[in-house]
Amino acid sequence: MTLSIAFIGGGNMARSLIGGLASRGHKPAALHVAEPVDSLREGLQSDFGVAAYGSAAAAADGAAVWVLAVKPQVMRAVCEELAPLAQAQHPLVISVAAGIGTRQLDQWLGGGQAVVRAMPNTPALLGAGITGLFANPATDDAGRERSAALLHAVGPTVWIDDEARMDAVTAVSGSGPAYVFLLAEAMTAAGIRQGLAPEAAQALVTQTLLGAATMLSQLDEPAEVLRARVTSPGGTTQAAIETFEAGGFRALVDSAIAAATERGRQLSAAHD
Ligand SMILES: NC(=O)C1=CN([C@@H]2O[C@H](COP(=O)(O)OP(=O)(O)OC[C@H]3O[C@@H](n4cnc5c(N)ncnc54)[C@H](O)[C@@H]3O)[C@@H](O)[C@H]2O)C=CC1
Ligand SMILES: O=C(O)[C@@H]1CCC=N1
Repeated sequence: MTLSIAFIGGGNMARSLIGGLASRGHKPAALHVAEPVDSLREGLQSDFGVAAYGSAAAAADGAAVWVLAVKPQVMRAVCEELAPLAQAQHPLVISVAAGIGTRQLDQWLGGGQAVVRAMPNTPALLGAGITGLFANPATDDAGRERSAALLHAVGPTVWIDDEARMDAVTAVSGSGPAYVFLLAEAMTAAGIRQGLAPEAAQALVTQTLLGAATMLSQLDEPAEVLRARVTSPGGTTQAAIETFEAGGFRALVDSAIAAATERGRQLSAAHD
């Protein structure tokens, strides 16, 4: 029997997960979505054949798994609305919201719930995401396996044992694609400044990032070794790397990820 899954919130992240599940043969009829925006609801229905509802309770009723995919700001209201149903049906609850802990989610849902916190990222849209997962003590092995299998539809998963570390996961891989896009923007602008046509600069940058990421993932060698291989002594790469190092590139990346981790902590505290 296909697992029935209800998505609460039918925005970007839910769409990525639904697309991943549909492409892996999950029956669309077993996927329910609650989404208040008419055009998004219609898009989900026509693109994937899922059952879409305007109300959270209508989508969630009877589903074995609830995926909470609304913005953190509305999560409390959504959970409190669903609490009576959660108490009656005890689904496995998976939240993808940044900065909201399993303790808070469980409390808002009335207590005693199996709650898994998942932090995917936007490459999930293309099946190239990665997700950090944390399960509360009420989640049994079957719930853990179900959660990992669901998120596996959009890329590999990594279990995190200490929930406090989920803020670091968010800072590294949740927000991480934006750092790579920033690098792409900066490299493209720099290439244009050195006289390249914009289309040429963009093509060169895009394929370079893809090629480098492919090397990182397919060759069993650390980034440091791969970097050394590009860097001829006294050559062009060395000139660039020395400029990055002199400008404090590593310390800047460290501060940026520390700031994102701290923002995650503040978001959690704000919802306490
Ligand atoms: N965008 C990203 O890179 C990542 C986002 N996340 C998390 O995923 C969650 C969703 O983010 P996105 O999909 O990017 O946002 P989004 O804004 O695209 O989707 C949220 C959807 O929830 C709907 N919604 C609002 N109130 C609702 C209600 N009462 N019942 C049902 N649906 C309701 C909205 O209409 C919207 O379509 C957030 O909590 C975010 O922290 C997690 C990892 C990465
Ligand atoms: O920026 C954010 O808060 C969300 C969480 C990870 C990616 N986007």
